[in-house]
Amino acid sequence: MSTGYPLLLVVAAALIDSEGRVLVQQRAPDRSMPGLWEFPGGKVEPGETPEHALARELVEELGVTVAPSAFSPLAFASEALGERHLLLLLYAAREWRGEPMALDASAIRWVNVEEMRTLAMPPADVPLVEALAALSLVPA
Ligand SMILES: Nc1nc2c([nH]c(=O)n2[C@H]2C[C@H](O)[C@@H](COP(=O)(O)OP(=O)(O)OP(=O)(O)O)O2)c(=O)[nH]1
Repeated sequence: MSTGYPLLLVVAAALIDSEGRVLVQQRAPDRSMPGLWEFPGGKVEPGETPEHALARELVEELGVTVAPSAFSPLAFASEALGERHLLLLLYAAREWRGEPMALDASAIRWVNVEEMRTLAMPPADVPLVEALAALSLVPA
């Protein structure tokens, strides 16, 4: 069945630190879904692989460098987003160069799963948080 809506391919990263916490960032007031907490990432541009797009987004948004080969697929979300259909691919990364900074977002935070469950996040992210919890990659 066709919805008639174009597919929006978005990649996002769960950066996991040595204590098992995950980095989340708060969407700026001038963006769609302002104030919500999300995984850093963004849209895949034409001609990019998902992994290269994600590496580019992490430089732009956090100032950190991750080798595209260092991303491990974790989970995905597929759902309506306004007049588009969002396909959101979530990857994990445990190694990066640089100290993450909020270059694009209002704020960044390192959180465990319990804290993540208390944050307001986009609807597509809610099952992704549970996928993270189920994989026991981060402490509950
Ligand atoms: N980066 C990121 N985007 C997410 C997440 N969950 C979710 O629904 N999205 C959506 C928000 C955006 O519509 C889209 C990502 O696009 P983008 O990062 O280029 O953001 P944007 O603000 O420029 O997008 P938009 O205003 O056009 O919606 O995916 C998430 O965890 N991380």
